[in-house]
Amino acid sequence: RVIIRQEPEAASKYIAEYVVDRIKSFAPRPGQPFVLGLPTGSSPVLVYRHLVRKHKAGEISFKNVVTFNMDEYVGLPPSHPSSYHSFMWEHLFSHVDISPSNVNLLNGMAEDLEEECERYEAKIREYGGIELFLGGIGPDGHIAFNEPGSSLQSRTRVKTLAYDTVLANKRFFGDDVSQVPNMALTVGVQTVMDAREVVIIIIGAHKALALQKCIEEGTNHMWTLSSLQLHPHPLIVVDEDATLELKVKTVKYFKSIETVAKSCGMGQKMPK
Ligand SMILES: N[C@@H]1[C@@H](O)[C@H](O)[C@@H](COP(=O)(O)O)O[C@@H]1O
Repeated sequence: RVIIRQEPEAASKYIAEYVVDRIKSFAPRPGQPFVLGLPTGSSPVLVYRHLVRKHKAGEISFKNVVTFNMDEYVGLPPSHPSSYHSFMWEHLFSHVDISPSNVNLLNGMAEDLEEECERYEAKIREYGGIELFLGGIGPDGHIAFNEPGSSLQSRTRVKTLAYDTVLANKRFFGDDVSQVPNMALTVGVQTVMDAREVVIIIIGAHKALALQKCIEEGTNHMWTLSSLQLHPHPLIVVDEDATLELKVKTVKYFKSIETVAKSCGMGQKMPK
């Protein structure tokens, strides 16, 4: 499914409502938490803002939610302002009632990085897998840090960043390319694909080619998000700008799914 909204704000609100709805209907409790995969980047910032707002309005509790973040830079201490640890606490965790012991992030400072990746995968398995993986994409179609050419069966591992990604992320490092780490720890494509549901946010014209490659063309390791074509429950939520490279026919089709579902009174439970 692809949900199209005119503005990033409405797309983000849709996702926040969707996530809240999923957590509530799961009815998590101690011993049976809702396991949520989370991304960083500018795209999910508004989603987090909505989630925080909903938490403050008493609509959602994160007490029985366990989170696993997608990735982290190698060599940045958690306290570094550009680390994904800092990002997550700044935008979400500090503002909701999540228990710090339920927050999982890869440690890019681990002495043995491979062991750290294995530990992460094992911990996800211990929780019985991820219920819903929320993600964004890079302009080159990467999911987490699974750069073009990544195995579609990859698992959590050390990854060298593509030059495009280093350039795209220099804005978080004072626009200084030399400050961007060139390696990261990332969940694999298969780690994301193992989640029972995957929800992706794509915002902006600079992501339009990636969206087109990922949904209108074949499954291809050069556009790793295209692996979602093989997932049973994928949902991609985009703004109009991100649809610029899609065929009119594709856009109309996905819009019609939502219209038909509404007219049948199915709300979010739309036909696949
Ligand atoms: N590893 C992250 C990805 O998980 C994220 O999807 C991407 C897009 O970020 P933005 O939303 O800022 O474009 O940035 C990084 O590369």
